[in-house]
Amino acid sequence: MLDVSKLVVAYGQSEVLHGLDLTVAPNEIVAIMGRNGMGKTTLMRALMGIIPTRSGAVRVGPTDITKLRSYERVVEGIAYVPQGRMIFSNMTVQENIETGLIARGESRVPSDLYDLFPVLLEMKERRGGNLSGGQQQQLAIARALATKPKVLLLDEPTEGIQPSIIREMGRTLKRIRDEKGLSVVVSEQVLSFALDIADRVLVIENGEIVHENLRAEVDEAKVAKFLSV
Ligand SMILES: Nc1ncnc2c1ncn2[C@@H]1O[C@H](COP(=O)(O)OP(=O)(O)OP(=O)(O)O)[C@@H](O)[C@H]1O
Repeated sequence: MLDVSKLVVAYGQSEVLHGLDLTVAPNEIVAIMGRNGMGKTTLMRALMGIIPTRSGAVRVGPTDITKLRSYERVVEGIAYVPQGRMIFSNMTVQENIETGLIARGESRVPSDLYDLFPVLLEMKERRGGNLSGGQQQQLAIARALATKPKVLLLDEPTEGIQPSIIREMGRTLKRIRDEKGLSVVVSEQVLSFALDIADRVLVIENGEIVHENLRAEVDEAKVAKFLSV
């Protein structure tokens, strides 16, 4: 569903991704693990068209999105939950979700979104800024899902979130994968979370995938070593 081929991304003279290849199937969760500064956020931002691609190609299904602008990529079925969530603090929960509907030309929040995140239904009139970190993360995921994506990108979703909410988020992401058949790419530094949700675990180091394993075959000690400073 998501097919990234020889992706090169640079900030001015400084090349961060050096020809990265990545394929994610429908109904698959891939965790990209790596220490700070290894290129996870750069990959996500490049896939969303927020920063330009120097060379290489990105496809969603059969569609080449490499040259598309961010909003056009959303229409083609790629959605993004940025690091730090970036919800709109002064807008209500419902209004935040509605911003995701615009891409599809719809105006009503589908009820299955609130089924996935019942707490958001309870709080739909509350301002986003008044939600807890975990609730804001759920809101950011709901807003992304409102665009009806085929591919969902999440950048370090567990950052600053308490363990019980992290476990709940893991359950929800697996449910989203299974019920909606999504391809999910999640960048992570927390190995336990990655092992909980991922079908495949990749390690990125200095802008390159240096290690890859199916979940069942992951050598935890080896991955942990990549993550330790
Ligand atoms: N706007 C920018 N201009 C120049 N260099 C940048 C910019 N943003 C990131 N970088 C550099 O690109 C490299 C990759 O950063 P990136 O944010 O993608 O890493 P990351 O793996 O997401 O790390 P983190 O977990 O800290 O978010 C780093 O060396 C970083 O300093």
